[in-house]
Amino acid sequence: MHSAKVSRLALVAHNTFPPRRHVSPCVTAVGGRCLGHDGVGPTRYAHTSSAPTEDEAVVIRIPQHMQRRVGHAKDLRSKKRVPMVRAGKLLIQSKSPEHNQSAGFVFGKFEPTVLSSKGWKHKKSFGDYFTINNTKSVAPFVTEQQPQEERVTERKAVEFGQLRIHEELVRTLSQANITHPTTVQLQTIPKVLKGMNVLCAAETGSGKTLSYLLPVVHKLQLEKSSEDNAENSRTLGCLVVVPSRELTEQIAAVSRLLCAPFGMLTKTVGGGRGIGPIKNMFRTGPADILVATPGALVKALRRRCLDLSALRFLVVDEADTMFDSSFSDTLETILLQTAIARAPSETQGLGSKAQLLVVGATFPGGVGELLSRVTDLGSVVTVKSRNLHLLMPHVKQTFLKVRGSDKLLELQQALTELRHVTPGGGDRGGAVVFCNKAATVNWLGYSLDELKVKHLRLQGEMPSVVRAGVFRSFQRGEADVLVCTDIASRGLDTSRVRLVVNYDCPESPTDYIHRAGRVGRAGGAEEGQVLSFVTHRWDVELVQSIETSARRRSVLPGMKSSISEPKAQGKEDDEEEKKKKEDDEEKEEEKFRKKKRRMAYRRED
Ligand SMILES: Nc1ncnc2c1ncn2[C@@H]1O[C@H](COP(=O)(O)OP(=O)(O)OP(=O)(O)O)[C@@H](O)[C@H]1O
Repeated sequence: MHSAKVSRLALVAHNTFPPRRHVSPCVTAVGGRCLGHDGVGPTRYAHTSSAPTEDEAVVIRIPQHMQRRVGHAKDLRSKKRVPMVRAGKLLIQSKSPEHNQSAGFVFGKFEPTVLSSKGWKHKKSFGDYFTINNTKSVAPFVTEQQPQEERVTERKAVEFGQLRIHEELVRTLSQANITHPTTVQLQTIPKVLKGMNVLCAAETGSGKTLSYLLPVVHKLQLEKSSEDNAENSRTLGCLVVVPSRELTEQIAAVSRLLCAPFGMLTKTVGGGRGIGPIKNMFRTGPADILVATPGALVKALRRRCLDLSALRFLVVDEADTMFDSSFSDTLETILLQTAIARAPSETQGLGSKAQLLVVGATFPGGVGELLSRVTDLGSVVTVKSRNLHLLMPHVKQTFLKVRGSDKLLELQQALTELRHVTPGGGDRGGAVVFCNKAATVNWLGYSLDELKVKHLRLQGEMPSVVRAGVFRSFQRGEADVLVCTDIASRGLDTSRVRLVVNYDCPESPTDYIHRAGRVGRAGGAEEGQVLSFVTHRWDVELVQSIETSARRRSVLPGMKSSISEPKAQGKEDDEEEKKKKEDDEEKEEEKFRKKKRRMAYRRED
């Protein structure tokens, strides 16, 4: 069979190209495709029985294994990729259907990831889009109301009453319709009650505030009611440090609710209004719980308005912002004025020290280094949620490649659609529109005014008098749209929000996680969604990493949720220092390169 085939081939070749006296031995045609040159490949096996005469056909024999190899390569090329769509729900829905991916499809470890956003750096990709569909209807950190098919365990959900916290606290929570702890609360509350230093890393909106406030209030009221302390005047028991004034008000509101049954006092102190109001606040005496921004707190400490020596709890919330370079020096000043316990036993009895609780959805590098100066890192237990740094499976996330000039129109359409989803009465739900700069917030605000879209604006460059109360007005529903910068992306509870729009693409996966986390929160509006506009070529890398994480169900790149060990002493210290310096230099270089690339793109645009 094989010889016949080869002979036929040779005959065809013979008929098509009549034999010449000097047939070049180095080129052999099979099916019109060149196979080899210079004696390598098929020509090495070429066999001519004798020097061809004019009447003889040139017979070239090709070994079977070589034919099989050629056939296999052809097959591979022509074979279509394994279909990514199977029966059931789609995880990725793309403008090009061949990029769709089913929720049940899994990529092999070494298989390249197919991306809808692959060609998004090209001008022709404007108008392209893809959606990461929600595969769960309820947030995974909510322990009750999980549909039967999405349940991880068949065990009955634990109630707050089973966590050994004061029954008044359980009652207060149930009045607010909060009966079952979320997964992070289940893990964190017992550890704080035991007196441990805790680093709590859990998804946005998973109820981290209650996970530290509940055990703190429980323990403070126990101490207050004990006979030893009955005669004592009020002392500051817990200090919560957060990055923004809006957040101080929000956390203080929850704290006041929990403290009310025990007659405990919560106060806030924020910056932006000079030293006068800060002094006035402390003149009226200490609080049991103080929620403060770091800048205002350091001012108060310098003027000896408060004393941290008797502190029982120090909470650092929104750790990624608090430990980054903009706040880390101020935070260090605060930490160094506090005596932090190095073991649970040090939190009890006379001369007891403060428990340290560090809370966040993401952690920057350097947390361990700073903490190692005030406590033994070995004493810090880490609570990490299962879905940390994964894209939220209960929130639909759409990416749209759109020209800068079309973004306003797209935004208007998205806001109109949101209004139509819940026609008639009830809370329509809100939308948060994120911009990267304060100037864009202002410009977009004026444009929305022209389009008669009622909205509120929040950005860091606003005068504090104007800024005060903006977020509360939005929470109360005075407007359905909040146009803001990233200052609203950290910690603010936006339970009524149904839509997050990234008008400007976020600059890092961390920013994306925090912005997207304004929807799909515990006890919040159902069916939240995120819409991101992708305009610039430098945005595409982030989009591709998000798409890869979604398709592979892997964590987003560059996210940290643990603290590194304290630095070694002596020589090792020097070596580590050197390595760190090198790493830092490398990072700086990379940053510089990125900036250059971005500038280049800008010029090209
Ligand atoms: N166990 C619970 N059951 C129902 N709702 C809850 C529960 N715990 C907290 N919540 C609600 O969930 C919302 C989000 O809580 P919280 O602001 O503490 O989240 P977070 O994890 O701190 O979010 P972020 O990372 O954005 O700071 C709040 O409205 C809160 O009232």
